[in-house]
Amino acid sequence: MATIAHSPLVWCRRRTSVAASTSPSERSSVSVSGKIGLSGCIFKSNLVSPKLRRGRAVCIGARAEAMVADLKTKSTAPEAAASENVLHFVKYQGLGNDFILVDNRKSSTLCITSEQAARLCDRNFGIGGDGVIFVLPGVNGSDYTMRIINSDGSEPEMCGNGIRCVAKFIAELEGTTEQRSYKIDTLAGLIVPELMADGQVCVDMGPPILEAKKVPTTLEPTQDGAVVKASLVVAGRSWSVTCVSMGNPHCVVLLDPSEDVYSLPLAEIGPLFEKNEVFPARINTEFVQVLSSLHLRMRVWERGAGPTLACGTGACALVVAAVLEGRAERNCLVELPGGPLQIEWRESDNHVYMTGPAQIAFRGTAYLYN
Ligand SMILES: N[C@@H](CCC[C@H](N)C(=O)O)C(=O)O
Repeated sequence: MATIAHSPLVWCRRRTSVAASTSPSERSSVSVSGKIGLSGCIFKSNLVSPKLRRGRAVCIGARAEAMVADLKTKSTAPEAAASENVLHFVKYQGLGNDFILVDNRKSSTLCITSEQAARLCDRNFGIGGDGVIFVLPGVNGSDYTMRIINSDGSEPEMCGNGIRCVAKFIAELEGTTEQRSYKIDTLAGLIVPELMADGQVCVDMGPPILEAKKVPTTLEPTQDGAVVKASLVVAGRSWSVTCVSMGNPHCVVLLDPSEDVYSLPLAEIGPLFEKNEVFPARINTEFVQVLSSLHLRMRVWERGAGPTLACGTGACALVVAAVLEGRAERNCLVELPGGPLQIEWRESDNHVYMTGPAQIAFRGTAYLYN
C-alpha cells in the first residue's frame, strides 16, 4: 500500500471542519487555512476561497519566495508531474468539492496508482481532497482526456464539479484567459465545458440516461423503462427514489416539502444507499428538498467519497428526477452545501447544462511512497 509522508520539502495541512451536514448559514464563514514549510522556511497563508489566486501568500524571507517561484514553474511542467517519488499538483475546488489536479499530458497512462491517489486524498496523512483528477492527451478528436480517482481509490466515469476545475486548470496550463470551450473525453463520453466571461464554467453534460439497466439498478422500471418514484426500503424507512445516470449513477430522493434535508442522518443512511444490492455499481445518493419548482436544496452522499459539499453530476441528476416527478421546471437553481449551481435540462437537445464556479486553492509538491 502506497503512503504519503509529511514532506520535508513541502507539507500542506488543510483544516476542514466543515462537514456536509453544516447548515447554509454556518457555511458562510467557511475558510481554509494552510501552512507550508519549504526547507525550513515557513510561510503561512490564509486562504479564503473567493480571494484565492495562485500563490497568494505572505512569505517570510526572500529565500522562501524564490523557492515558491521555483515550485510554481515546476508544478506546471508536464514532464515533472510525477518523478523521483514526488508529485507536483494544483488543488482546485468547485463549491467545496475539492480535487488534486495533475498534469498528465505527456502520457496516456496515469502517473500514479489509485492507491497513491487515495493516500493523497487523505485529509490527515495526505493533501486532502474528494478525488485526484488527471488531464491526459486527447483521444478521438477531443482536446484532452480527464480521468478521476475517488478518495477511496475507485474510478468513476465522470465528475461535474471536477470538469469545471479541469477547464480552469487547462486554461492555466495553456496560459490562456480566452473565453473558450474544450472537448474533454471522459469514461462517460465527450463532455464540453465552456469558460464564461464572468469566470463561471458552463458545461454541456450530455443527455441523462434513464434506462434502469444502464443506470445501473435492478429496481423495477416504473415509467418507460425508467425508475421514477419507486419505493426502496433503507434503514427501516420506505423512500421514494428516481434513478438517473449522468455517466455515473445517481439515486435521487425527493423529500416531502415539509421535511428539512438537514435533519437527515446522512452518515448513517448514505452508506446504506451506496452499497445497497439494487445498485450493482454502487451509487451516489442525493436527498432533495423542493423549495419551489425553480429552487431545490440538496445534500449528497457520494459513491467512493462520502458526504461532499457539492456534486455536479448529482445536481444535474436531481433536476432531471424532479422534472420527471413533475416537481420542478427544466431550469432550476440547485442549492448545495457548498453553494449554488444553475442546472438546465434543455428540451431542444435533451442535454443537461450545468453552470457554476471553479477556483484554484493552492499548488504544491507531495512525496509518494510505494
Ligand atoms: N463530485 C462529483 C462526482 C464524483 C464521482 C462520484 N463520487 C462517483 O463515484 O460517481 C461531481 O461533482 O459530479
